[in-house]
Amino acid sequence: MSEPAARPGPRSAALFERARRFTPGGVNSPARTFDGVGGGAPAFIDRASGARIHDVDGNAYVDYVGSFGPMILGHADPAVIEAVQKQAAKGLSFGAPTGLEVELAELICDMVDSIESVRMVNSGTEAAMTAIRLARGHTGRNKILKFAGNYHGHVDALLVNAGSGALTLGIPGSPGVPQSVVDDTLVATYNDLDSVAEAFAAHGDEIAAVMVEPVAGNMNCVPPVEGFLEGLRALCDDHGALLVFDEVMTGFRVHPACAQAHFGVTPDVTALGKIVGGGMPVGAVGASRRVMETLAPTGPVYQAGTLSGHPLGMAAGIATLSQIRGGAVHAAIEPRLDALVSGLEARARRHGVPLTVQRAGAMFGLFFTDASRVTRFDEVAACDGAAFRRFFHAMLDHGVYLAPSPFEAAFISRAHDEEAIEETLNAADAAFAAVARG
Ligand SMILES: Cc1ncc(COP(=O)(O)O)c(C=O)c1O
Ligand SMILES: NCC(=O)CCC(=O)O
Repeated sequence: MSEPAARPGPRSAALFERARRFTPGGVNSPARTFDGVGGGAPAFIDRASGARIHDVDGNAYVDYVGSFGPMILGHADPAVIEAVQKQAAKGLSFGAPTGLEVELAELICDMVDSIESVRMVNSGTEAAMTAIRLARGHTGRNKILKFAGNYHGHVDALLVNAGSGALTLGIPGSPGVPQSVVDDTLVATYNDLDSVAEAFAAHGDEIAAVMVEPVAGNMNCVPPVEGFLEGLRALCDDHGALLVFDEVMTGFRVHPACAQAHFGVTPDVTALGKIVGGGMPVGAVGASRRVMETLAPTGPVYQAGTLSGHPLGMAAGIATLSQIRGGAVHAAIEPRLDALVSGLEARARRHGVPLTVQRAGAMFGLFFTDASRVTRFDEVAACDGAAFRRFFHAMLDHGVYLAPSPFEAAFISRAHDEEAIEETLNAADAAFAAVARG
């Protein structure tokens, strides 16, 4: 067999040249750019199957991006593809209700304890946007408290100290968002209850909601410290604010019943995305029936969407969640992630590279640091960015695809079998050696 082309390769490079001419930065979402890892052409993808994605130059990669989270079953899962193909043959969109929307709503309400009623939208951003409008409309208050390094999509009011691409590219607040729109946004420190208590002490009766990623996944992977989510719940209860979990990333990934089940803390409102659409553009907002009926047409808070509840998205979501529901997907993933994490730690040690791995359910993150635990944003920011960049490129060269940023969580799927893990660890051995060489 011939050696693979240099990665990404000449076809990706040519597509990138064309893309840059017609699209800002050549990408349709900044999280895909390689600007945070030294620039250059990203791999342009041709197809994906199971644990692997294949680029246009014929390179295969074991994939830990998983479309930034949705692909927990692995790419091109046969049941999901079949459901979408069958539905596509019936017509794409109707602007009138379908049984598929009912079926997915019933599945979500059945799987997630805090959700009795759900509204489908088209992305995680829309879910977050709807969640805060709902919270404001329901409480009659305006202020939203969020956390530095958390990301809730590109919602104007939440695009302050945001994680993900904004963090990777050093954009703390976005031009185009008027100051007046963020005057009601309060920013606290993730995993620091005192910072939240201070905000409540100053603005207690003005805060409509606390918006939090229950596991912070847009500043690498930072699980909540003991008592943090419980403390948020108590502060919200004491002050009449709603607790909103942004489970766009963690929903159905950290646990089959979402992070709220894993940590045993019940939010008032949940934003969903990614896995709920099985790889199609779907988001959802869920809560108690009483809170949800604040939305039009039962209530006065307006929210709408031409393509909301899209039949293809609903079909993919149903085919995905119905496989997750019994717990078998997570049960299959756990020992694989155990093997991956212990294998990575052992190889980093062998090469003398300081590494800490953090995980929650089927997501994880690598921190190039001496610290044994990373819980705060400033500790994430203090990790060795140069080491990450070297590691990222060496992994890519050895056929493993990671997100091109030290601030993105990594995602494993049911399709990551022993062979994929072995391949990843072999690549990591070479990559840690490259990091150690400096
Ligand atoms: C926690 C979280 N919330 C919201 C979003 C926004 O979702 P989307 O990109 O689908 O708009 C994302 C990811 O993008 C996310 O990780
Ligand atoms: N953690 C990053 C994301 O979840 C979103 C990716 C994107 O904005 O393209």
